[in-house]
Amino acid sequence: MPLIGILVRTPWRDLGEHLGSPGVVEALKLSLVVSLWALALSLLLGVPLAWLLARVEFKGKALVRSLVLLPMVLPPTVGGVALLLGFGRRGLLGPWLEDSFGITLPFHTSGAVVAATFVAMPFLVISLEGALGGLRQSYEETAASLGASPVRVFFTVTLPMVAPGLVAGAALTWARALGEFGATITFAGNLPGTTQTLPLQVYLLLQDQPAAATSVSLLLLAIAMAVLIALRGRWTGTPIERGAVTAPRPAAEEAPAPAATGPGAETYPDAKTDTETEMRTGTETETGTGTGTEHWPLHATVTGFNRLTLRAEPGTTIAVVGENGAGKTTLLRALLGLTPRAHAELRLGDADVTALPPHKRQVAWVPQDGALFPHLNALANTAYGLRARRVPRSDARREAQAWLDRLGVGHLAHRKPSQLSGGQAQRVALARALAARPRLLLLDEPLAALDQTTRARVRHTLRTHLAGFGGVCLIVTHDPVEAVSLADRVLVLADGRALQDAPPAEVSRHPRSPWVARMLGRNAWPGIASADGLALAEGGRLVVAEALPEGAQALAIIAPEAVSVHRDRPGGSPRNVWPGTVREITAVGSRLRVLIGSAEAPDLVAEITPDAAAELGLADGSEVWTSVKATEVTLVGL
Ligand SMILES: Nc1ncnc2c1ncn2[C@@H]1O[C@H](COP(=O)(O)OP(=O)(O)OP(=O)(O)O)[C@@H](O)[C@H]1O
Repeated sequence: MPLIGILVRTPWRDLGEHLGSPGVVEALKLSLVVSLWALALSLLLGVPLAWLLARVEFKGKALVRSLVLLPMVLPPTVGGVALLLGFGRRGLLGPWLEDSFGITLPFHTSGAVVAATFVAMPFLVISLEGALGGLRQSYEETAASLGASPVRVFFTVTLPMVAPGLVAGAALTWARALGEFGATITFAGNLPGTTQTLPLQVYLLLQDQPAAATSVSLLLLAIAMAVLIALRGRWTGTPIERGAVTAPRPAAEEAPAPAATGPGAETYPDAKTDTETEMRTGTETETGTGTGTEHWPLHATVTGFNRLTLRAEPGTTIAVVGENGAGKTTLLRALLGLTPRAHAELRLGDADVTALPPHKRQVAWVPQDGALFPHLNALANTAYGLRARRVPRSDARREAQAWLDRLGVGHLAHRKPSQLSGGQAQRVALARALAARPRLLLLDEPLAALDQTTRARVRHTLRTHLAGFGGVCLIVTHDPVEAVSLADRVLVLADGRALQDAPPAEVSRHPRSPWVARMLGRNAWPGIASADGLALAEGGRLVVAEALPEGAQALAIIAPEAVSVHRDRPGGSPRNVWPGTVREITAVGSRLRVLIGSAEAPDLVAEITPDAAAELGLADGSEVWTSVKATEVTLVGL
């Protein structure tokens, strides 16, 4: 109704005359000057304040936030009184400001700016704090791992990503400053040409020229509406998806890999073109290029939550496995220098990087979600690390394109991350990490988001490209196939310590914990060694061919293929025979895994062919007998 009231009562015929009168023009100019200064001041003070509130933990934060937001709920006239008591002639700081700097705020334009800033700045702080708080830190941490300094990270990652929140906050702040009345009139007075802004003029006009007041009100209303419409709800944190409808859909998932990922690419890095070779030698400041001629052995001693020592030759791929909470991510973050929870004495090649900040370590990190920068296309993402190391733009783009080609996603160079499939995004993230010329590569569950088929394909690509990497690569994984097929070594973590660090075949044959054995699909029964076998911790006995010294803690490992399933009690040689009940049957590839529960032994997994299962007539609840030959049991001392 008030809106309609203004529209209906606006003297449209006299509108031009009213808005063009010298007093209104002067007030409009003053309003623009005051509101723009207030915006500038708000940006200067509000951006660091929002950063502080969003990113820094300190005592009394809630109180500081309340104080910053107080002007939003305070009656502006009370704000004006408070400003007078603070900065007025007889206020706390006023005399000092006047004596020391000759600054007088009340009844000056600067006073109107201060009043507008006081009331409007909270809009900027609240909007930017929300945007910063919603920004996942993995983007900034990844940027640092690609070699970007904190200042560069701020301008190339943080700022573009919070830009919608910042713009929205700035626009609201400006609009609020433009409309400020109460604090201004109380603190700065109503002096034409000095502090009489448009809202103050509306108030004045209302007393003797109500029609002109309506015209000026309409102008302010139009400005406010224009700002709100232009923002379209951006300050709520749910910006309109631009281009979401028009964006081309990703091509049918993994496009066939171009020739570069074929056998020729396996000769990487020697397969580079002459131009690239020249370019690389041209970037003199670089030390770590990972070009095959340079090798970066790893030597790390980690203390804190993780307590272990890692040594590895260049080109080694280590799978890091362990239960949830075992310290895998903490280990990676310690190597990156990103966590106070663990400290890594880190030596890469001849360089001790322990004391260096994350962006100078040349340790590249691919977090679980890839953390591709959403505002940059695949090519610019891949070139990011090179640009951070001051490689000229055109050279960086050329090299980035070559990396994308090598990983089979060269044709997607101009897509934004939101237009890539999960598998494509993973490859781009890997290309970006490798392009940054790291000396140590850390991959956090690189294939977790992929479906089985894509996973197999990307795993193959990954293996191909890691083969030419001159540093050490650590891959955190929960997938046993990934651990066994990608890695030269498997590092098993438990409680932050290395429980086992051995080649996959060794870990698979002699797992040092029931968890690892089960992860690798083995039956693992802990117990105490006896004369001819093992007294099982869960009750029962197991006969083995090669016993351990009596009394030793041990783990019995039985491969599922070694478990025979029978309908009737088997006769003959097997020494380990138990009755049981089928609890669950699942398909694994072309075979079936049968989980059998028994009163006389721990749960046992058998792997049999579907034909055998049909012959035995197996179903959930079937009563069966299981047997394991003594020679099929491996005992691992713990
Ligand atoms: N910021 C933190 N502050 C305090 N404790 C933490 C923090 N981050 C992780 N932890 C704890 O440290 C331990 C190791 O965590 P970490 O994230 O390294 O495990 P993880 O092996 O990567 O686990 P997951 O497989 O679940 O990812 C856990 O007990 C976890 O609760």
